[in-house]
Amino acid sequence: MIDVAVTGACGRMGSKIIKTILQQEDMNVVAAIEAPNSSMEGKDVGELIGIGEIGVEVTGAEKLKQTLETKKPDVLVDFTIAKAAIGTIKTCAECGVNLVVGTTGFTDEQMAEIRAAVAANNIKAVIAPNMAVGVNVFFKVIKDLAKILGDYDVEIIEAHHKHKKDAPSGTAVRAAEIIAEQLNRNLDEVGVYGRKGIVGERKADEIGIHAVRGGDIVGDHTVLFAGEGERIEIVHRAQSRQSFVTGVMKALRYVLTGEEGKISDMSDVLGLN
Ligand SMILES: NC(=O)c1ccc[n+]([C@@H]2O[C@H](COP(=O)([O-])OP(=O)(O)OC[C@H]3O[C@@H](n4cnc5c(N)ncnc54)[C@H](O)[C@@H]3O)[C@@H](O)[C@H]2O)c1
Ligand SMILES: O=C(O)C1=N[C@H](C(=O)O)CCC1
Repeated sequence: MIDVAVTGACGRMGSKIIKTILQQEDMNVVAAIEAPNSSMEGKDVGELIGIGEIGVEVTGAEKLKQTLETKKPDVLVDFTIAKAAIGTIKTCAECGVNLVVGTTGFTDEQMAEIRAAVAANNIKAVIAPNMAVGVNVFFKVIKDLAKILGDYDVEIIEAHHKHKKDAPSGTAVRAAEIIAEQLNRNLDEVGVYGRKGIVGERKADEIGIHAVRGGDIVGDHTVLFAGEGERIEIVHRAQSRQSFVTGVMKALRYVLTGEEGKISDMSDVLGLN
C-alpha cells in the first residue's frame, strides 16, 4: 500500500488527486495539507472536496513537519504554488519523504535548491511541469522535429484558465528548453516572451513564448515551426484535468522504484527516453 500525503489538497488538482487515489487499490490518503492557518484546517477533506467524509482532516502547512512525522507517508504530492512548494519540498527531504511535484513556476535558483535537497537527503522524486501522457509524447515529437526544422522560426503559444497564477506555463517553458537544447541555443538569450511596440524584424534564432489566459481553458499548447511558404503546428489540448491526474498515479507508482537522490521526470516514468 502506498501511503500518500497531498498538499494543495483542496485545490483544482489536489482535490482530483485525492478523489482518484481513493479509487486505487494500492494507495491510501494519509494526510491532506492546505495553506498555513487555513480555515479548512480540522475539517474532513472528503467533505470539503464533495465526496463525503473519508476520515482525513485537513492540516495546515505550518504543521507539515509534525504531520509527516505522525502520518509517515511514503510520498507527498504537491500541486500548490512555487513559493510554498519550495519549503514543502525541503521539509519532505529532511523528513525522508519521497516526492511527486507538479507545481510549476520555480526559478532556476529554486530548482537548484530542490535538486540539492533531494540529493543531500537521498529521497526519490518525480518533478514534471505536465504529467499528462500526451504532453510528454508531445515533448518527444517537438524534440525530434526541432532537429529537422532547425532553420524554421519557432513560436510557442499556450492558453490556460483565468485562475492560473504563473506565466508562461511550465509546459511551455519545458517545450522551449527542449527546442533550445536541440538547436544549441541559450534560452536566456533567445527567449522572447510576448512582443509589443516597434520591436524590429524577428531574429532567426528567437524562440517566441506567448501566454493566453481566459475562461476555463484546461491547458492548450502549440509549437509552431514557421518556414517559407509553409508552417507545421504541433498541438496538445488537455480537455480535462484528469489527463494530468492519470499521470500523477503513474508517477506515484514509479517514484518508489526510482533512484535515491535523483529527480526523475515523466519521460522516465513513461519510459520515453
Ligand atoms: N504538472 C502538471 O501536470 C500540472 C497540472 C495542473 C496544474 N499544475 C500546477 O499545479 C499548481 C496548482 O495548480 P491548481 O490549478 O491546482 O491550483 P489551485 O490554486 O487550484 O490549488 C493550489 C492549492 O494549494 C493550496 N496551498 C497554497 N499554499 C499552500 C501550502 N503552503 N501548503 C499546502 N497547500 C497550499 C491553495 O490553498 C490551493 O488549494 C500550479 O503550479 C499549476 O501550474 C501542474
Ligand atoms: O492549470 C494549470 O495551471 C496547469 N499548469 C501546468 C503548466 O504550468 O504547464 C500544466 C498545465 C495546466
